[in-house]
Amino acid sequence: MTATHDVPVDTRTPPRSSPLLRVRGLSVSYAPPKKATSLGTGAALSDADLEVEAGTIIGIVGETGSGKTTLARATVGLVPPAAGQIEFAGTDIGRLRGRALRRFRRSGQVQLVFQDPLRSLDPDLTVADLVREPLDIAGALPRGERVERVAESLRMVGLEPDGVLGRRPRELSGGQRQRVSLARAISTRPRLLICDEPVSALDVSNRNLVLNLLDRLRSELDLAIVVIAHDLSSLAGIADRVAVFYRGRIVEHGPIRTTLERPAHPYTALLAASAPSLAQADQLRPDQLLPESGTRPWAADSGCVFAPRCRFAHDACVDQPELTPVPRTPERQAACHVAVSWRDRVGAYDVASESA
Ligand SMILES: Nc1ncnc2c1ncn2[C@@H]1O[C@H](COP(=O)(O)OP(=O)(O)OP(=O)(O)O)[C@@H](O)[C@H]1O
Repeated sequence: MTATHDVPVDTRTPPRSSPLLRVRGLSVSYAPPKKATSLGTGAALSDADLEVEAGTIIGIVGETGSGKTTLARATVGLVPPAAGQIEFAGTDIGRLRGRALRRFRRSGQVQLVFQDPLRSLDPDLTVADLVREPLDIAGALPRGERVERVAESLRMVGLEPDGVLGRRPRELSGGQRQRVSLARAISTRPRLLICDEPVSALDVSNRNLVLNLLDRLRSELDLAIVVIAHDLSSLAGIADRVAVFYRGRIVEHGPIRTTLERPAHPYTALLAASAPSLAQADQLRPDQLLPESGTRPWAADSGCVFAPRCRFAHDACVDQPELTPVPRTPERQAACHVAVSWRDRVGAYDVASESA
């Protein structure tokens, strides 16, 4: 059982070299251990490692149900870890309980932005109230200064305060609503912002506007930002690094440019091949990465989480691979027994199918 720690959060700035957020071996389970979920293990997230530094953006990508939101919820203390650590500014927040956990959540040092502001913003509150509320909860500033902080936060997200302060969420456009959500999130001047699908409900122009805004805010406020997305293309322009989730596990992690150009894990390659706008070193097609139609190369119901959908699964995949450095690129990691080397077999398959 996890120990109860009623300790204050360390608000001192960690040395620049150490990450602001360090997640180690994090597992989260919603179901009781004996009641297996679709993952087969009862875990929504298994053994996740992640680090985020101030002033950087990390993208989290993966299909629905892969554990992205669970990571976000655990990081703000909304769900307790079953195992592992979530260290924020040197404090293991996964072990905070009671008053200490409430104090951490109210401090506004870590803020969440959700996909759908119509659902996440109280419809009865005005923009002025919505953006001021986190400041009231945190008791972060003398009351007299909160009005000015609200106006400053709205300007930072490109909204003129006089035009929106008295409006309610339904009286704003979708793009304006998402910017109000961001203004609300940055009003406490957080150190870490977690954005869960922040642009998926927006049209293309608002999508770019919000992504550019996140890019600007990380420099202006020295924010660490985690952006959760379904698709790689919305991350490609702004994230420094990317972590690819598949069925509750991080299967690949590394700098975004090299990871997307030349994925080491077949699942990342499949995601990249399904996003034609991304530049890829070898322009693979999805059909070169999926099992040949009519075949089911992986019959076992255990082993590597991706094996049932992997064209390259073989005997070694009965064991779930660990996330380990990719050969010749140690800043990248992949959890795959045939990391990178599967590429040699893409050509072999193509030749085989051409000559058939
Ligand atoms: N409150 C909950 N109770 C029980 N199971 C849950 C709960 N929330 C999520 N899960 C399960 O945990 C797993 C991971 O869910 P999670 O929401 O983290 O995925 P996700 O990658 O964020 O998906 P999406 O992209 O659809 O938001 C899924 O199998 C999901 O059904």
